[in-house]
Amino acid sequence: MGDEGGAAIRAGGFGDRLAGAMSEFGPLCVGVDPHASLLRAWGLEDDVEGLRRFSLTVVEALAGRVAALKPQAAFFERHGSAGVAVLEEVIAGCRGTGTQCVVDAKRGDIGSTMAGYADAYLGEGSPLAGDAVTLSPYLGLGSLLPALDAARESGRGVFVLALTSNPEGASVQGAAGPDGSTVAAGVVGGVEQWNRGCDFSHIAPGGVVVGATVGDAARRFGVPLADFHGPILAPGFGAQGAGSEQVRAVFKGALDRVLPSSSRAVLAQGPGVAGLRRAAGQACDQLQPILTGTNH
Ligand SMILES: O=c1ccn([C@@H]2O[C@H](COP(=O)(O)O)[C@@H](O)[C@H]2O)c(=O)[nH]1
Repeated sequence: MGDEGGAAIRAGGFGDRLAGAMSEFGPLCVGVDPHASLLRAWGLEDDVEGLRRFSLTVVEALAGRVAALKPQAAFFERHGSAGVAVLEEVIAGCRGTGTQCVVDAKRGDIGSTMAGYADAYLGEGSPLAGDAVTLSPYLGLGSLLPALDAARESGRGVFVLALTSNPEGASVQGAAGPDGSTVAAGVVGGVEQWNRGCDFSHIAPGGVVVGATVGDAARRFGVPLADFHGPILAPGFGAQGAGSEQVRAVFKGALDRVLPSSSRAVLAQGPGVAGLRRAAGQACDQLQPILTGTNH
């Protein structure tokens, strides 16, 4: 993907902030996924007040203690506009704590519409703008350029879906084009090309999503993770079955840029703030020896 027309981002953009947060708090992202079943397990109603209590408890417990929080937009949107207002409170709650807020909205559309999503999730002053947003490249990676450019302008970041943690993903993401390269490899290579136009010190602002559950698919599909300079969001750690050994195997050669993400496995240890902190701390302790230091 070309870099034409974009102003260079200042160092200290999203990737560098994330690198700082990972070094301060450890390499873990905790997902804020207020499933109806979790609200009930916490003794809350499945309504906006329950959603608010749940989400703000997670923020109170973990903001300023983990590298990133990742609110899952779906579970806020299912409560309508009042639920989206709670998502805005979660994003505001992360601000200024050092914890990076990744809004997991998986947006993607034709370029002209992408500009609207970019304003919402990456625009300065937007209540829905965290530090980064997840994007879907199904309409072509080039269609995401308005969001990438907005991220560069505002010092924010993106995570583009490349090789997702669900078993159904591989049938699309492992498909090969006429030159033999796979969709997943093209996404990672395209985001890397965009990163080359950005100014950064440690980690570039353009990230990708590669599930911790994908086994040897990254290698089989020729996904160039070792040459990628952005952050790699790795859902699937915890409830979807991946542990630290899977993280080590999948991301060999890129371990210093991997941000494993766990939602239900941590959230199930609520509603107490202490239980949430303990669960996040234990997950971090498992990952720390693998993800910090040299790439094995
Ligand atoms: O490939 C992907 C991309 C995103 N997700 C999201 O991450 C969390 C996972 O939750 P767990 O409870 O830890 O399984 C959820 O919000 C997904 O939408 C993903 O799982 N895989």
